[in-house]
Amino acid sequence: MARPQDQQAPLVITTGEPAGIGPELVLMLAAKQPSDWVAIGDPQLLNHRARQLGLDIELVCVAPGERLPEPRIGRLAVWPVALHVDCHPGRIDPANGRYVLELLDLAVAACLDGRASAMVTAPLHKGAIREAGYNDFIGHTEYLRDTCAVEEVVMMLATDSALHGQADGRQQALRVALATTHLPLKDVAAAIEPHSLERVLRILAADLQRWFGVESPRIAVCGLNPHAGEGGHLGREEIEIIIPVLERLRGEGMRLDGPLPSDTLFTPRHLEGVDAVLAMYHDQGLPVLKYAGFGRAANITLGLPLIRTSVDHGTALDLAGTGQADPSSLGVALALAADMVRSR
Ligand SMILES: NC(=O)C1=CN([C@@H]2O[C@H](COP(=O)(O)OP(=O)(O)OC[C@H]3O[C@@H](n4cnc5c(N)ncnc54)[C@H](O)[C@@H]3O)[C@@H](O)[C@H]2O)C=CC1
Ligand SMILES: NCC(=O)COP(=O)(O)O
Repeated sequence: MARPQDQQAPLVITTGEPAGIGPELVLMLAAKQPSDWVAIGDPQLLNHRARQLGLDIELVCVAPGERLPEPRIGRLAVWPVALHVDCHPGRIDPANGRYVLELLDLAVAACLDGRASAMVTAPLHKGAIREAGYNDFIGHTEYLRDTCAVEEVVMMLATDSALHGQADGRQQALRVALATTHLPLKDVAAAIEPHSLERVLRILAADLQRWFGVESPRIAVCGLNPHAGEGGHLGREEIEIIIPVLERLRGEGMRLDGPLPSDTLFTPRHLEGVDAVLAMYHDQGLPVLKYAGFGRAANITLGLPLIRTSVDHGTALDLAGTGQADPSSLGVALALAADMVRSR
């Protein structure tokens, strides 16, 4: 369906794992501020969760591409997608794994054909996706890479204060990108290989320029091993893979520090003037980012042909249905996506 000419394509939020906190975070935002964005999810689930939390929300179902209702506090526009089976907060059911992917498929299609301007994702449960039989990918990042048929994407998380300008070295202003995403630790070293490391650095530098206005990004690159390999005595990936890639890209003019020992890289003196840190793996970089700004950070997938931002947390099954989850990171992700749309 064609979008009404006088209405800008809206941002869409996929409500994610139905048993997690995603649906209620979306409802909480709609209860606080007029929403000119659309949620994608099951209307009955949203209605039920709203009642459970005592939130007075008017749900307005619209077909994708159709005109949205006037934004108003307490009103939420929904592109409806039906659950496959009933859902209980906190209890994942692999039978709804396909549902979670249907939300993403609709959001991707709408971003690519212009019915949506960008997508923001509430968390999915990676175990539930695997248990539903989807073994080719594990998270949004990998699913979006494959669905959009691009070879490489980069996961970057940024604290709120680092989103609108240069990271200035203060602990809370931090952008952390990952050279590898969701891998068992035992597979990480083998996944650090020259071709993909080079692609990751190129995407990171290009998207820092494109989306964050950093003209000549300075990127600090972590080593993989303790003390960045201690001159080869604690691992050879730095000498054989990381240093040659960095030297090649420096030869093209890229501003790259490292590889640096990651235990000291994340200190204010080393972060000064650095626009982003590239960590080699998930738990090398993200604990620092979350220490600096959990709940006030967003996740951005760089290198896609569409804009996708997300929350800095997971499905928090322990909080689902309680009303205790904090919607701030979803707010940050939404604001960032809106900024990115404006700057496009
Ligand atoms: N973007 C996404 O789709 C993401 C999905 N996940 C998935 O979420 C699932 C659970 O992952 P965990 O490692 O347990 O991380 P988690 O972030 O769901 O929970 C970790 C802790 O943080 C708390 N927490 C999380 N979000 C919160 C919020 N908004 N307000 C207040 N407290 C909050 C939880 O209650 C829990 O104590 C996994 O399947 C994981 O793969 C994790 C991160 C991102
Ligand atoms: N910890 C970040 C994370 O797991 C992001 O996952 P996803 O956005 O790829 O689903």
